[in-house]
Amino acid sequence: MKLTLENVTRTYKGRIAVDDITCELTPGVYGLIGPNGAGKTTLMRMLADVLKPSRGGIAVNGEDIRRLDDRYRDLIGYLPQDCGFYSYFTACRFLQYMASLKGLNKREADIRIDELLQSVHLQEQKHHKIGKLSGGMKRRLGIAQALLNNPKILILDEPTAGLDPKERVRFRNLLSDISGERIVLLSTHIISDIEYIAKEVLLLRNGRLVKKEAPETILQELSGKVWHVTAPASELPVLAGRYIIGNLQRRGQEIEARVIAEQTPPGLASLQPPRLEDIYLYYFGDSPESEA
Ligand SMILES: Nc1ncnc2c1ncn2[C@@H]1O[C@H](COP(=O)(O)OP(=O)(O)OP(=O)(O)O)[C@@H](O)[C@H]1O
Repeated sequence: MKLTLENVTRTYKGRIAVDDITCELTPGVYGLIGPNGAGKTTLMRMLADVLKPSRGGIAVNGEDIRRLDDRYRDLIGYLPQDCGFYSYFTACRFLQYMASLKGLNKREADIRIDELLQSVHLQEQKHHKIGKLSGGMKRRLGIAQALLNNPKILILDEPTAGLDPKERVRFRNLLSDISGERIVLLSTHIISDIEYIAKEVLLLRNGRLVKKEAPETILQELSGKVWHVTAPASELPVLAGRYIIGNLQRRGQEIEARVIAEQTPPGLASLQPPRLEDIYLYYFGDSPESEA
């Protein structure tokens, strides 16, 4: 299966939100990263066919998704950023309702719902009202909903927002298990969500796709540029003025910092193996959220 984006562009009242994206996605996990307002949600909504591109098109195996229509919807699972649940439904009733919208018959839906509630660790909440679930539980219910029709293309907009570290690990494992022959595109602000599972990382800035590479390839770019620096605290303004500074800790009169620099920075500097978090810093000049 191949999902092709050709010159995909979306404007809102003349302002560009997604800018001329052309790329190809094949089975595997893709991590979509970018600062707030970069266009991630807009891009995902177009891929989920709930928003029309202003220009350009999206095709599956060469056929435009607009022409595929319902056949495309059968192929996709989508977790929106904001799920808009019916709070008076129970978790089970909600999934039954979504399953009927997706055309599953009652028998196959009931089996699938039990499997999925187990996968997202919500069996105990099966008959709880959604309004009474925690934010993380609702997110997990949203993930289950996206998987109901066993989709070949899975689009997940910040699936791990609000999940605690244990659930985040479970989610990563679930994704590794199910990714197989599917195209999975997930957006996140938490780099560790995709560090070990992404086949490729897509970096989005101001609506433009600035990078689409395997994590190892992106990391190579930073090889020899990431440093651990210990320096007098008084040097900090100079360091911050000249280099990109990541994690920073004060230790009495000294600072310890992760620094991205082409040449050896001043102070006591030792080279470090680059991590994906450094990439975020390098491209967006800011630290990503760290795992809660
Ligand atoms: N419905 C809308 N009407 C007008 N402008 C919009 C609309 N939706 C998004 N935008 C604008 O489009 C741009 C991209 O927004 P989008 O929500 O796609 O970014 P994002 O990368 O998902 O951000 P975040 O990380 O904050 O979720 C932003 O400038 C945003 O203000």
